[in-house]
Parts: sequence; structure tokens; C-alpha cells
Amino acid sequence: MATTPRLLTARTRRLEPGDSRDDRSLLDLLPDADVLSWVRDGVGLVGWGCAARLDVFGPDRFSKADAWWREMCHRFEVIDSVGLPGCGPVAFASLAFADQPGQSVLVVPEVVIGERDGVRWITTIGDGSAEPPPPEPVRPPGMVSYSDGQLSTTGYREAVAEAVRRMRQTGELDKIVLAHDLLASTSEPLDARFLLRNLAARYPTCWTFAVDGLIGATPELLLERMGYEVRSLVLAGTVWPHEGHTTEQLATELLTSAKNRSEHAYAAESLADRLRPFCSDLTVSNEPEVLQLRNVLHLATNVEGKLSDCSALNGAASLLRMVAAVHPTAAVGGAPTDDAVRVIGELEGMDRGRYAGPVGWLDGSGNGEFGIALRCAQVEATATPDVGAGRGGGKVRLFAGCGIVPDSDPDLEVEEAEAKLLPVREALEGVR
Ligand SMILES: C=C(O[C@@H]1C=C(C(=O)O)C=C[C@H]1O)C(=O)O
Repeated sequence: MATTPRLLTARTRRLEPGDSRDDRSLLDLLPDADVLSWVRDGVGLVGWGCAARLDVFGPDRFSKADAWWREMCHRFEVIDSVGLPGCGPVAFASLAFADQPGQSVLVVPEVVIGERDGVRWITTIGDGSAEPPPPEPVRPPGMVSYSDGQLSTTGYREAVAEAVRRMRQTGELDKIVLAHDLLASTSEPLDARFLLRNLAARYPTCWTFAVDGLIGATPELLLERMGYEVRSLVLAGTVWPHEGHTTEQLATELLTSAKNRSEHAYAAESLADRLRPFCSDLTVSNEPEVLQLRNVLHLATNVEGKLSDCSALNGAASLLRMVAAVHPTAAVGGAPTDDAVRVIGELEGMDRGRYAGPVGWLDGSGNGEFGIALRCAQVEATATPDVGAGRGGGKVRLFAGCGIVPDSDPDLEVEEAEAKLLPVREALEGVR
């Protein structure tokens, strides 16, 4: 299903100092509907409106999305006086975790405002009439209440216990990442910008994203491509604040934990092994580092590569094709991958939707950034038809998961998932 116009003009120009859109934070420029975001440390892309859109399903969602974007790129007349990655035509993308139903989306916005290397620009796509209206004030969502999602906390603990039992008894799997969901209802209509701003304020080093109602702040970079350079930041292995433990003690605990090191090694290897065939050169940091966030600390491995001429030039290394090759890494799937994904479906019994799938953007020159959609929520309704005269509140579905290995403790995995739900919970509740 696609809305694919015949010819579109993409015009990019620099925002000059003095333009009121030059000195406000990118997220403050968003209107109140159809918001798109990929912002880290105040830098990145925001967009809105829809000049073209692809909804795609199933196991071949990546190749269909790749083919659609290539085809789209022939339909743009590009007038770009800036020439940085992210200028000219851009699509924001969010792809499903699983092959079934695999519901995924690419959106080409009508307006993009971007910042990179100290340069702020605006791109309009289409007839150019969609310059931004002055943003409406952000509305807080009122009271927030929570209820079980498709997999309750009790159900999650049981799923983890079952996975551990199978791993110990049959050796069927080395690692599996199990997740569960939580529903949040708000008393007032939901303004995506409220979530985005709160997430960005508390997690500035994460990528604050919004694509078609999937909103979050992920610390994990699945794959970035800039020209011939590719980069990934693999995370797996987690500790969370405990009373009486300093951050240094937590970091040491993490670095010396055999369980966390093994969870991490599966994830880093899975990414590197699948990226290597595209590269003439690939560097994987020897030892994981500790990435410290407010809610958790993770083991982190940097992976950097240079694409081989052969894969870069024949299109094999298009970003979406490489994303298809590396997804799902063992940070969100498991090892071996196919068995883990099958058992995830069986034990979770829920549709992850686009949670734990690739989310990000790509431009017409092959550059782009994809994270793994973590620490996020899917907006199910911005406002519900309601009682009385006013509009009712919104509904969102939050997700969090943990890597399980044979010596995992189900109670601790429940605690870890709770720590991973905190960013979105606190953003909804307005904690800054
Ligand atoms: C699955 C999630 O996070 C992933 C799992 C991790 C782990 O098991 O230690 C750590 C970071 C992420 O790769 C999540 O946040 O939902």
C-alpha cells in the first residue's frame, strides 16, 4: 500500500541566523500532529506532514521498502544548496520486529528541519506550501493510569522462567530476548511532543524518535551509513540503580558479570558477523564499555566499518538492505536467531509491532541512521471519543525486554524490564 506521487520537488535551504527557527530546539519546532523525529543531543532531523507514504507487511518488508525508496528517489527534483547528509529528500522509517504481521511504514514528510555540523536547514517536499505554522503550545496529558498489556508482569515472569527451563534442559537456545508490554491511559488527549521533549530532556544521549506514533528514546544504534562509513553501537547486559550502590560499583558489577558479558558477546558478534560481508574493513572494540543512562547501565560495543567498493557501488549495501541483514541482532532476538525469534513468538504470545524493530531515516544519497526501537511506546489513540463535551484521553502501549541466558533469574529480569519502562513512564508523567 503506497501513496506515490508522480514527481515531487525537494528544496533544501539553510536557515539563516535571525530566522526564529534557527535558534530554538528542533523539537520545539514541531506542530501538534504527524510528528517525525530523530534527534540526539539537540541535533538531527524533525519532520511533519506526509508527501508520500509506504505501508508494507510481511517477511519481505525490507526489500519492498528498499525498492520503493529507490523508485521514489527517481521522482524527486532536488534543489539542495546545503548538501549535508539528511538534506534533500528524506524518508523516516519504522519497521516491524517480526515477519508476521510485519506492519512497517516509511513516511516522506512535507517539511524537514535538520541540523548537522552546526548548520540548520529546512527542506520542503511537494509544492512548498507546507512551511511550518507557528507551533501550538504543548498540552500535558493529565493523569496517567496503567493496566496490563497483552503480556502481564506475571505472564512475563512465567515466560522468562520457561525460557530458562528450556535452555537448561535442552540447550535449544543460547540466548533469547523476551519482552512484555504495559498499557497507559491518559486523562487528556496525548500530545506526542510532550513525550518527545521530556524524553530528550532526561536522555539527551539517546536518539529521541517518533515515526507514525511509535515514540521513544533509544540508546542503541543499529546501523548508521554516511557515504562509505558504517557504524553501530551494540548494547546488551544491563544493571540498574540499587540503593546503597554507587555508579562506580554498578559499573564494576556489570563489567565483571559473566552472565552480562555472555549476553553482550552474542549481540556484538551477531551484528559484526552480518555486517562484515559488506565491508572491506571492520573494527570491533575489544572490550565492552559501560554506557550510563539515568535508569540503567549497559555494556556497549562500538563497531565501525568501511564499505567495500563492490558492495557500495552495486547497491548491495543500500542502508535498508544492510539493516535487513543485521536485524534482529541478538540484542533483541537471541542466538541462534531463527530459533530465538520462533520461541519469542511462542512464549510472548503478543505482537511486538514495531518495538525492537529498526527505526530511523534515510536520504536520497544513501546516508541514514537506524536505531533499535527501544524505550518506546506505540500510540494507540491520541484521544478517545468520550463522555460529555470534551475529548477523552489517549492510550499508549509501552514495551520493554531483557536478554535471557541459562543463568537468568526471572525476578531480576522483571526488575530489569521495569527499569527499562521508566523513561517512557516518567516522560508521560511529566518528570523532568
Ligand atoms: C530489549 C531491550 O533492551 C535490549 C536488551 C538489553 C539487555 O538485555 O541487557 C540491553 C539493551 C538492549 O539491547 C529493551 O529495552 O526493551
